[in-house]
Amino acid sequence: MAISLRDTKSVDHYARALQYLPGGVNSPVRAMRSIDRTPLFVDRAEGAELVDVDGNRFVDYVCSWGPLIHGHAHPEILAAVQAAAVKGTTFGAPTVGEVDLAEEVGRRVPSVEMLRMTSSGTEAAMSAIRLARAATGREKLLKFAGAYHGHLDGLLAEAGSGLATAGLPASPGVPQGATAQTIIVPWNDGEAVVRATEEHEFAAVLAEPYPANMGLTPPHEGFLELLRDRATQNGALLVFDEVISGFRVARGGAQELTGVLPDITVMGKVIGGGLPAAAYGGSRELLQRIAPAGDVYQAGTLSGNPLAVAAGLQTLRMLDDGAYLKLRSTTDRLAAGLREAAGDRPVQVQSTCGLVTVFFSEEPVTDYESAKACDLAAHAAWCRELLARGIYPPPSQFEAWFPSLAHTPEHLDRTLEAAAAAFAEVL
Ligand SMILES: Cc1ncc(COP(=O)(O)O)c(C=O)c1O
Ligand SMILES: NCC(=O)CCC(=O)O
Repeated sequence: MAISLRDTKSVDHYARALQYLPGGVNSPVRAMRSIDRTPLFVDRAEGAELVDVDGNRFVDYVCSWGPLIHGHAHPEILAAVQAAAVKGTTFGAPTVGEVDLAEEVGRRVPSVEMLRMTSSGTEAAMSAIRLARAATGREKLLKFAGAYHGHLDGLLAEAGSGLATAGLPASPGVPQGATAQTIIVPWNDGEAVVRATEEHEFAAVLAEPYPANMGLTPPHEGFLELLRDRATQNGALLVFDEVISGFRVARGGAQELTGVLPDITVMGKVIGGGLPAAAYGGSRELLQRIAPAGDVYQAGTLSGNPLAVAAGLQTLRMLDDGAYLKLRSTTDRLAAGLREAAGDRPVQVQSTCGLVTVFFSEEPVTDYESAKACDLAAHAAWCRELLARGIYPPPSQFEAWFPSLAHTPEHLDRTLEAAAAAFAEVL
């Protein structure tokens, strides 16, 4: 029988929020509109568990949309942030931690020798594109339908994540000229990539190597290699947006997992350990183009913020080989259990280390078209049933779950029991 959530305090806070914040939130994906309910206001969280203002406790699979690979409020990350905070929260001058973090990232991510930090993934993607355009003297971008690279003008066409969730093909307010230079092709469609790269001279071929903003749709065998070859032949730079996949699908991100190396890597989320930090990086030769070493201007008052750097460094230091073995086995158990819970219903569970999407689809989901063809109403109902049973999923078909190192076998058992009951209610 269907059960419901006690949410009177969240409902009251939401009513007040609607007066002062557009849609009551500071980022659209938080609003839960696509699963036809109002958002839950969070009071606190610890490890894999989230507690809302009404006292409901959830096993959290959003984990702030990816940064919290060690779970919420990890004691060692909190200690690192506290130790940094007492020394001052920002200086607008270099600190040693920034160099340590850049060095640590360079040790992990195969194609990154040098990087520049920003405060958000959006800024990092925007700056990576500026660098690619400066380096090639070209303007056009190749982007994949359903990919999301932040909310910069030129990349909002056919974007995933919140735009896909709201069914928005693009955003008003974006000048036509900004997207006129963006050519969009379907993900996993090699022929379309070949055609586009024969027709246009690109500054950048831009891809989430393990796209997770139309739900998780891994690259087909050989597809990333094709992107690498076509970008090189075209004279374009290959840009991997590893904001989600970075430090998650493997120690050095998707590029380590697949061996396909981009020219520029965009990083975010895990690199800031739950505080605002992101970065873009690549070869020393290329990154030397950035001011003040070179002539490509890019800056930020809070870039390389010492608190974010402390959180990011501590996060990375705890991500050793054992951590990835554990994250992989947690993810595999979760995905296998969800598959079993779904039984012979029309559901596809797609996963890779640290990422899972449950698609309400008869067929595997491989691109934006197949993601959009999912039974969104059934998915929404399933999410509501999960919430009512103490499981907090990303409230959209066009997102991935973020299992973390804080999710224990007991959390997974609770999740799978709830998932089975929720499936039984909706399909
Ligand atoms: C792949 C990808 N790139 C870029 C971004 C933008 O990052 P931010 O939200 O930090 O601006 C996101 C998520 O937001 C993302 O998932
Ligand atoms: N996959 C979605 C995101 O990562 C973005 C979160 C946000 O826009 O708040």
